[in-house]
Formats: sequence, C-alpha cells, structure tokens
Amino acid sequence: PPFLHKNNEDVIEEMCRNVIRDMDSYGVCVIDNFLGEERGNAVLNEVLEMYTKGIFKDGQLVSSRGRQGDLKTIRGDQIAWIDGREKTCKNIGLLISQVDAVLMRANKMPNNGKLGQYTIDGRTKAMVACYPGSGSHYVKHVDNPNRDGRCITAIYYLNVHWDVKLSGGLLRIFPEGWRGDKVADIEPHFDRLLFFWSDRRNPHEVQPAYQTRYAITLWYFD
Ligand SMILES: O=C(O)CNC(=O)c1n[nH]c2ccccc2c1=O
Ligand SMILES: [Fe+2]
Repeated sequence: PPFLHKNNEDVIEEMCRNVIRDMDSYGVCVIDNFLGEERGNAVLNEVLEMYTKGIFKDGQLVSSRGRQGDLKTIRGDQIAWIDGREKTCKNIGLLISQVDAVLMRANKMPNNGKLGQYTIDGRTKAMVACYPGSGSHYVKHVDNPNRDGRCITAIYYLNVHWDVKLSGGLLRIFPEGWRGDKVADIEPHFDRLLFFWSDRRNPHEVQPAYQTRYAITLWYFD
C-alpha cells in the first residue's frame, strides 16, 4: 500500500501537526508508540541498567498518611541526570534527539498557534525518574510557577503493561481554563510521550505508585 513508503520526514511532519493542534486546544499532547517497541525497549534497558548500578540519587523523603491514617515516611522519586552522550546511554541519547527534532520542527512550522509564541532555544538534560513503588508519589505542583524560562515539559514513559488500577502512578493534570472539574488523566504507558505547558496552566500530581515507575523528563526553554 502507498503509505508503507512514508518516510521519517512525513511521520515527523504529521506528529508536529498533532503537537501543534493539541497544544493549541488543550495545552497537553500525548503521542503513543513514539519510538516503537524495539527502540523503546533499548531505552528501558539502559534505564534499568542505570538503576541496578545505583546511579539514581535517593529521592526526597516524603511523609504521608498510610491507609490507616498512620504517618509514614516513604522514599519519593529517585532521579538521575543524563545528557545522552554517555556511552552507556546511546538509546536515551536517541530518544532525546527525536524529541528535540519534533519540538524544534513544530516550533518553526507556519501557523503553529500558541507554540509559535515561543522560540525554543534550549533544554535541560534528561531527568530519569524512578518512583520506587510502595506509595511513592509527587504532590500537586506546577513545574515552572515563577517564569524560570521553562515553557514545555516533555515526559517519556517506560512502564510495560502498566495497569493504573493495580499499580496507581497516574499523572493527573488539572489544566486551568478547563470547564468544571475536568482533568487530564495520563497513564504512564511504555513508549508514550507527553508534552504540556510547564507554567501555571498545568498544575499536576503523580498519584501513589505501587510498582516501580520509570519516566524520562526534558524541560524546554524559551
Ligand atoms: O512522572 C510524571 O508523570 C510527572 N512527574 C512530575 O510531574 C515531576 N515533576 N517535577 C519533578 C521534579 C523533580 C523530580 C521529579 C519530578 C517529577 O516527577
Ligand atoms: Fe511536574
């Protein structure tokens, strides 16, 4: 069939259109199957390798009420910063360059709506985050509440066969301006890429996770 020879350029172009449309309409955009199974697994394996090597810094300690109302202190998210040029992180480096490619191209396309109001000129390193299960969570927050330059949060999820009903770990965004009590519930599925405005438009929380939950975050600067 004709579409089979669709080259990478067409795919990226199509993806950019989706990013532009969704960021304009919702301020949130989800792209599934971003890298495909094989390269997604290669990224996951590098993250698991890092984890077993103990590269992650111990997450902040958070106290929260257990199910019986008892005060528990649990380990929050554990993180590691990767710039993608490390020789043991080639596939994470590939992921980063793919996300860069989509965003930089979308930022340069004509008629790119709200995305066009920014000139993306840089990003942070990749923050690899692990929520170690046992109820680890992240309280409701805004990534960039005070104009620190970050305009877009990009999160790539690595959790194969993740079932929120069993394992929790839902990302709930409370987009301002959405009518009533509408929220955006994002499940942290393997090979899923998420974009959202980093500022006060998107308060969000990570609900308690009961399995080990991995994600890679990039923040883009305007
Ligand atoms: O994993 C998610 O689905 C969302 N995750 C977040 O919102 C989030 N936001 N800000 C952070 C700052 C430092 C360390 C971890 C984080 C973090 O997981
Ligand atoms: Fe956040």
